[in-house]
Amino acid sequence: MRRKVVEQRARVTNAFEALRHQIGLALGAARNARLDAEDALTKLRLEKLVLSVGLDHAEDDPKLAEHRGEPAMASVLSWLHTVRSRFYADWADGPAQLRDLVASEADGPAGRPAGEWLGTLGRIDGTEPPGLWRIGEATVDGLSVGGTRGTTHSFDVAVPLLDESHLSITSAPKTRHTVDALVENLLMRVLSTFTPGAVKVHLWDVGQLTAVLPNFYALSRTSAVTVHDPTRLVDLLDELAGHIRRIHTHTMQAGYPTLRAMRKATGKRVEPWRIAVLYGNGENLAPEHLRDLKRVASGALAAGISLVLVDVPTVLGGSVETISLLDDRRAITSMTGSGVEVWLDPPLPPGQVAGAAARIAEAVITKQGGPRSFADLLPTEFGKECSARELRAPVGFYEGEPVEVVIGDATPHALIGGPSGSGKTNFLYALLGSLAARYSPDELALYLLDFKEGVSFAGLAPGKKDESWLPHARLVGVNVNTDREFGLALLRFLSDELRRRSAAAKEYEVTNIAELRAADPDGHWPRIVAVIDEFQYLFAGRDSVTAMATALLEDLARRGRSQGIHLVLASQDIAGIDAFWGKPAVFEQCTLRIAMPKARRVLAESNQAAVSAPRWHAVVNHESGISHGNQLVHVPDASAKDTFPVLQRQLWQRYATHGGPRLFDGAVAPQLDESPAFTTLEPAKDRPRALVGQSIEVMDNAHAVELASAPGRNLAVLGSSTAEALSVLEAATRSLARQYPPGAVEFVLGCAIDTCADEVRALADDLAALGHKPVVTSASDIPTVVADQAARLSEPDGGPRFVVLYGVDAVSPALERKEPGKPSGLDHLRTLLKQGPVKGTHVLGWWRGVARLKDTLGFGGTEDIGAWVALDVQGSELAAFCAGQVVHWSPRAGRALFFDRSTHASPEVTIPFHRQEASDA
Ligand SMILES: Nc1ncnc2c1ncn2[C@@H]1O[C@H](COP(=O)(O)OP(=O)(O)OP(=O)(O)O)[C@@H](O)[C@H]1O
Repeated sequence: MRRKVVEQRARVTNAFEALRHQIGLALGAARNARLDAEDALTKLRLEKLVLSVGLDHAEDDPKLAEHRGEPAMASVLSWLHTVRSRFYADWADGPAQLRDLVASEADGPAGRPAGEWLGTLGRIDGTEPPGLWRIGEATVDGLSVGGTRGTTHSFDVAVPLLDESHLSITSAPKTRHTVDALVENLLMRVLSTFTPGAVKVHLWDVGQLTAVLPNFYALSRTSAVTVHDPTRLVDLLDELAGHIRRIHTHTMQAGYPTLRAMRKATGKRVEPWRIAVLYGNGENLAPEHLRDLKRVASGALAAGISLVLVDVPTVLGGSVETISLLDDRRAITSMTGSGVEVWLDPPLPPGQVAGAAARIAEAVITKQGGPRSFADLLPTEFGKECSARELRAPVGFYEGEPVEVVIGDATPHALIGGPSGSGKTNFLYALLGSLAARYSPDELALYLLDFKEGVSFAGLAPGKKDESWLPHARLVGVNVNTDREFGLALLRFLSDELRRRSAAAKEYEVTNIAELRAADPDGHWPRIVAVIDEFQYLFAGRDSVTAMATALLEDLARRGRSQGIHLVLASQDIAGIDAFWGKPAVFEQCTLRIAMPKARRVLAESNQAAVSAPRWHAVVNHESGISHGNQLVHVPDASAKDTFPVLQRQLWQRYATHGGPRLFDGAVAPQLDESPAFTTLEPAKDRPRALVGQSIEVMDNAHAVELASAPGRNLAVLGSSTAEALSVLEAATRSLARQYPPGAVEFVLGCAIDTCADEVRALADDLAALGHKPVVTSASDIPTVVADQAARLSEPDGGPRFVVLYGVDAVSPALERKEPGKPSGLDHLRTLLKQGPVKGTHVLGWWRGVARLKDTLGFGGTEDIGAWVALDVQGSELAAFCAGQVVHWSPRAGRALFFDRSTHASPEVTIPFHRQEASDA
């Protein structure tokens, strides 16, 4: 038992011993670990201290005095030396490598000393831009690059810019001139690298209006440098954003992610590089500007746009390099890191910069070429283009390059504006000539209307002096300033054509003109361009013409695009734009804007390009007038003598088989004998047509009254204007006579006005010449003739008879005379009017006033006048003869109002035919 106890104690004691041993080991390890950690901490603290003063100063810096001699210090210094030499082992030839890099990436003016290039013109155009642009030089001690202390190594410092990076410069106090010199230096290197015009610089300075980089003054007169209004940063940002959008769309469509990629692949530069320099004042931009700026910065590089920001505090998207000035010579840059000071290049000699700027400016202007002529707009071969997709033609030149106008899907309609004399008509001629020379009349049809007083398009139709015409022109309307109805007629015509094309497209199950042409290759589907000069006349009254014109124009503007019907609306700026009040649809659809110099409100409100456009230039803008779409163009003189007519003759000879255009000249009265409506009249049995005047239509047509055997088929001419009344009755009678063989019709001509006797007799002679036997009666016989005609109504042989009465009201007293128990002459006339037409006897009568006609007809007799022509009569008087509707009509010379209740909803303006007067002969 006792032995057992002893054994147990020994076992416990042993276990305790073993435990004590283990604990001792653990404590020893912990102590060692702690000592190591303390050692490491000491070294780290020392390392930090050494790094704070710099390894090179560790030997003598007072901050390290108390640690010198410590073993840990020796080991830290030794470790740091090892690290540095290992790091700089690769950098031993760093400066030399940098020098080589800058030399290869910043070749020529991009990196070479100014003396070698300042004042010479750049030669790079479509190829790659230099990758780096020199700004100065840095020097480092030999030791820092693993070499010998005290020796110096210097290398060029350059920054990327075009296509690569934005630049953000931060000034130090009193260093504005250094910043200017830095920016001027950079810009001058860029401008001297490329061919003049390949780079466009935009300058904006929050604090200065004009004197931003004054040495560039000469360039600011060209498109190479634009100085922006300090209060309108938003305009500049808008313009840049617009360029980015446009370029992005263009490059993406062509299948490239960036402009640079496209340039590389095609070997062609289609856009200039753009550099926008923004000078701030160190204060934050307004939040909306900042937001726009960031948006621009993120898309700019892909569009060849680089930003140089000076004291504009912001963090930009896209790649950005920074330069921070330390004083007026030194800076640090993100290219080299904060440990290296850069000695910026000294300012370029101001006189030489100004001289170089002047040279470049001169070259830019020379590149614009001497004044280019109209002939330069024409292709070498005529009629080679196809209009299925769009119409495209140059209208002038800018800096030597042709500037095109495109009429197509994105820009279906155009608005042209400018003050009087600014060259609108000339522009139209340049455009029409350039288009007509490229597209054959099968590809392009022109409808040309000028509301101006004058005959600007008259030369495009055959004339007395020149028999040629522009074969593309289908309609030429001149002197239509008082005939707004003609504008309406054109819009109606186009609207009908739109419907016709839509129907055809539907039939072929296609949606637009390009597809329709593909589906129907034998069809005639030219693109139609309708030019309306001074179009605001269409909207000149508060009447039905304005209302209808607005509705039609809106419809055409909206739907014309897909069917190849395009509007070109020209006007004096303000008047034209004001005309759009309440019709924004038309205005908005005119995405092609052309602003002549000093034109206001044609472009977007903030777009001031037209204000500064020089004489004989135009701002062509395919982006609804937003600044980034501006293309300044010098328009050649297309209105000079022997310019357009020469082209017209060539085209006329070439396309001789295409007929001439319809010419509508509002100042010339139409001739009945030349009217197709008259010359093509054929014998008509029961529905003879009495022509009364020319209708205002796109087709050469006449208004006619059908004198069928039906109640009310009489014609009244109303008003005191003798010449026109004679014209209407003569046209009606002669046209009727043409529709009957000799002897098959009777004409009774009753003249109640002595002064018209000769004309009535002359008409009778005309009828006789056709083989008819007209009866002419004088005023005194009219009551008898009327009674006689009324009596004959009961005869069975009521053959066609026309009773033409001149000045019925002049014989009213005689007609009203009544013998007791017998009907008066007036009663007979009323019978004739009421019952005659059904029996084939029609009255064509002239009353010199509406009230006088009413007197003749008596109560309820208005039904017997089925058609009338009103001359110098106010519209308000005519309601009774127009189913009670309000008639808008103010008499005007050479025009009449025609209404036929059997065919018209409302009266229409008609043009009485010109009568051959004795004095004309
Ligand atoms: N690009 C040009 N080069 C040379 N001369 C021009 C040019 N453009 C117009 N002109 C001349 O200027 C004059 C006025 O031009 P145009 O008739 O085209 O102006 P407009 O704007 O149509 O004027 P308005 O509205 O008064 O008719 C014409 O005599 C024309 O010859």
